[in-house]
Amino acid sequence: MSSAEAPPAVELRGITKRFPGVVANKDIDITVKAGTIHAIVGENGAGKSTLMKILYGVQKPDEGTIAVNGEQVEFASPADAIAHGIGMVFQHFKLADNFTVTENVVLGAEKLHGIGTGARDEIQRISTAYGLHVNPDVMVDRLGVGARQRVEILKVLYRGAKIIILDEPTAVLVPQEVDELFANLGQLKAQGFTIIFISHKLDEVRQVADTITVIRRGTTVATVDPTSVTSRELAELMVGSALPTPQTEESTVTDEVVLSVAGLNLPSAEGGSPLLTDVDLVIHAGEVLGIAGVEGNGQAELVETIMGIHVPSSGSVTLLGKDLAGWSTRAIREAGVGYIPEDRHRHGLLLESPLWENRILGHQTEAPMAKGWLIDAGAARADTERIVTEYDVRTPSIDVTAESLSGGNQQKLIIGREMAHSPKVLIAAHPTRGVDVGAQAAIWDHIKQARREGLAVLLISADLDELMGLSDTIRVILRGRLSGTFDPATVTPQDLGAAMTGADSSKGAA
Ligand SMILES: Nc1ncnc2c1ncn2[C@@H]1O[C@H](COP(=O)(O)OP(=O)(O)OP(=O)(O)O)[C@@H](O)[C@H]1O
Repeated sequence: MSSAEAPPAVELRGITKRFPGVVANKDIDITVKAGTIHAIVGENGAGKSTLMKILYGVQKPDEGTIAVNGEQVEFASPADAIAHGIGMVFQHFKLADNFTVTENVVLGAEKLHGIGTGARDEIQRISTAYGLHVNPDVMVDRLGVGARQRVEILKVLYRGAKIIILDEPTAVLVPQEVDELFANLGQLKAQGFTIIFISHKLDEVRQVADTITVIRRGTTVATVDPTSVTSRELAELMVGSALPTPQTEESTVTDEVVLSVAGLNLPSAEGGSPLLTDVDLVIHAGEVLGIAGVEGNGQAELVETIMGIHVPSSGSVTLLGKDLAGWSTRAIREAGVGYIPEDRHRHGLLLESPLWENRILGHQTEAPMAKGWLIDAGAARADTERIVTEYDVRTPSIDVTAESLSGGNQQKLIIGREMAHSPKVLIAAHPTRGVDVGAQAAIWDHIKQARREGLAVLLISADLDELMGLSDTIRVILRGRLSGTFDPATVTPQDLGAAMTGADSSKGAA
């Protein structure tokens, strides 16, 4: 049977989903042809994740129909979706570190091939058939990010998925890993699988997708052929208007040292390899120091040590000449350090509290919220309204819980809050992860503006475009050690990628 005659793998018709105060999906129509790669793009809060959760049975639509391979379906849970051959790879991996690849894949699907050699053989077969090279016997904590993602893909294939949904699969990958993932997706497609993926990286989407659907404010506004649009046109379709042209920047780096870290060592609590080894860095007023690295190489520990969350075994952190040893995180913040944490769910937000209470979080003793010993709720509310407008946080009101915002809008709220206190140093871990291109440009503008006014920024990011576009200096972190400096004007993504993976450890920095 030729694919032209096959029914669509997925047909969504008139999908509408409402949350209190928000229509997340409004009369969405999408047809995904079998054996194709179909990308879904749209601004933060456009409704992409909601739509995918509906297709995967996590949420129920208020209206509309879903057909899979021509058959009308209703999913009460992901188990129903899986039974119809749909699998989903989430952005935050759900693997158990202290289990092997086989154990992770089999967990919850023991009925299929048991838990012994039968299961292992099947994993090996799938792994070989689709070029998803991972050793079934290795412990997951030994695997890098790209390999962990392959395990997640193996998991859905093992459960018989023919339609695979991936939520922002490249957000955490270095360029080489992105190429590998795309090769894997190409191989799956060639063997008849259907891939649906969400992404904010428009160049990548155009490279890999057969069809792109653009969602704006909950509705499908266009379905396009990637060869017929530029990334800029796609972005304009997403936002519904023309984008500004970025300006080139003059250097604003001064001689004034704002933050310096010297000889920092942080041992591992479990007695394994040290988490940080002999880390030295200096950031001047008006300088953005970018740190590139694959997740899990010590960047989180570096940031958390600077913020007083971990106590180093040796070395110092100095802010404007003051040694921060023994300072609490609150005192460090109050001394002028803004902090955009990596894990916004754990450290950045109180998910069950309304937005205006989240505005106070970490700043309860500072203006405009503090009124003597009391909290000035009115001032906090007014400032939250200002952030919502200035940072374009899409929300029905400041009284909804932080949990109900889309991921990108949560991030915008945190950045607005941290910038509100005119910090001297901003520690920004992945500030635009999961943020759409329009909001990303706005966040970059806010950071650049503050840098012109003398802000020193420590920027941790896995997004090389962001690092190269914003940083005055780039360093790479690998297994807890910092490389020398790279000049963002001359370094290539391939050089950085190689330094990040240790593929070319001999090639030093300038
Ligand atoms: N459980 C929920 N309760 C209330 N509102 C929600 C809930 N889930 C999503 N929303 C709202 O629905 C809208 C669409 O959110 P969704 O997460 O689907 O957007 P998205 O396109 O995936 O965004 P992003 O790119 O930021 O991840 C947003 O306004 C969001 O605040």
